[in-house]
Amino acid sequence: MVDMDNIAVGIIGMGDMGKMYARRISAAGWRVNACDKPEKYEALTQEFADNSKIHLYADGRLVSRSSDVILYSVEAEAIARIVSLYGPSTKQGAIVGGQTSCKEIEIDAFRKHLPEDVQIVSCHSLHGPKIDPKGQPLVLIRERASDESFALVENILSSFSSKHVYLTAQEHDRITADTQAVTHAAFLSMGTAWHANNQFPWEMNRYVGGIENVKCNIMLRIYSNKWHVYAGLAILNQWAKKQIRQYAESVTELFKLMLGGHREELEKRIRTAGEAVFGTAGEDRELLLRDDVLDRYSLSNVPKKRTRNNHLSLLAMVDCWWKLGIVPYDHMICSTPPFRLWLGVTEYLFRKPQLLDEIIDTAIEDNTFRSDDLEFTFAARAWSECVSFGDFASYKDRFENIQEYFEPRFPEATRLGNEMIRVILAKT
Ligand SMILES: NC(=O)C1=CN([C@@H]2O[C@H](COP(=O)(O)OP(=O)(O)OC[C@H]3O[C@@H](n4cnc5c(N)ncnc54)[C@H](OP(=O)(O)O)[C@@H]3O)[C@@H](O)[C@H]2O)C=CC1
Ligand SMILES: O=C(O)C(=O)Cc1ccc(O)cc1
Repeated sequence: MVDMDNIAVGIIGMGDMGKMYARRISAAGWRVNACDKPEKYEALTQEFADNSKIHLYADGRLVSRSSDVILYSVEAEAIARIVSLYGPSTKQGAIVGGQTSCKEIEIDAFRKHLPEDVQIVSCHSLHGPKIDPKGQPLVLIRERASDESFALVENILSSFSSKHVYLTAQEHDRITADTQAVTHAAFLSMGTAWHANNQFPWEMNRYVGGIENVKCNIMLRIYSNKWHVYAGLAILNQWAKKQIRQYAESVTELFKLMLGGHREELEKRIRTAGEAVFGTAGEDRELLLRDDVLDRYSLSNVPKKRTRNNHLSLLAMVDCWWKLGIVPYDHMICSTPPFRLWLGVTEYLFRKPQLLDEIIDTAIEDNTFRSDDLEFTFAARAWSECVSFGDFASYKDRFENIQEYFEPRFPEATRLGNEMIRVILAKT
């Protein structure tokens, strides 16, 4: 039996995720010792004044010295530097973990900077701070810990009612490259293309209908988050560059086939990719998404008459999975809401033969989306280059520039997106 009164959970980094962790863990009855940078101490003390279970400290050294289980919830890019500052002050025998999306560099930092008597159990909530964690995957990584210590961390994190998934750091990073990194690349590129063409897609007649709703809502959701969340995940994960590069190549090659009017080659490639990803694996499975669900979550006030689209972004996603040998269903236990929605719409498209025929016809015969697709292709390549160069500063500039453009629609998109995710989660 754990004596909850004598266990203190430390949280270093009181940003969006750190606050969510502090609130939920304290609500379950645990004492929380928390800090952010020293200059935020006063404001945080006021913000949490009414919560007697959350105790604010000026810095991570004080939290490390006084806590039994410590979670770093800071920018992935800065994890090594921050652990080097506070890690040596960790209480003897304590358990340390982190919340960054890139586990290999995080665990390396712990191994390098923590005293040997300190145990390591890390975690990763596979959802954003505004989502109800209940039922969402929560990855647990037992790097070095006794059974008792691991059970204590699980007990504390059970405050979220999430679904625990047990992985190594390497397995985690491999899966998140396949799922998150490449999904983000697609949505970042959509936003970049719409911005480049000076479009708010939901205001346009040609972006009406279920699949377009998902594209708009998730694109806005991603741009409403902080840039470093996506930059860290893409740039610091050893596999992500390759996956993102393949996505850009798939976009480019499919677009060239469309432009050149190479119907036979395009069709063969799309159908081969579809067979590899959805063929036997998906045949007897119920579709993740239905028309009524897709159509319900529109940001648009324009008339509901659907324009045929070749859905280059989705075709390229399936092509990319095929080229990389990824079976996306294998990653369902370790997936984020945007990934599940993205898989849902690609599946919807590939398992409706009439729709796929229409898409192939549109890709060859219809020029309506050509200029959008051109910008989308540039954007996919530019994000891939930015990630390949490991260029955090230019990632930030690109991201924040587009974020500013879409900002007015974030509250509504978050509301709709959360509702959409709730309904779809109930099915998956
Ligand atoms: N947001 C999301 O959807 C998810 C994020 N994650 C991961 O969780 C981690 C936290 O993300 P999130 O909360 O969104 O990001 P935030 O930027 O909101 O939070 C990070 C916080 O850590 C603070 N910080 C930086 N340096 C120090 C320091 N030396 N001591 C104490 N605090 C410090 C930051 O301050 P400042 O801003 O001044 O630098 C900021 O307040 C990231 O690694 C992210 O990748 C994981 C799952 C989902
Ligand atoms: O918007 C969402 O729900 C996300 O999927 C956000 C997210 C970003 C980074 C992570 O490491 C995990 C989740």
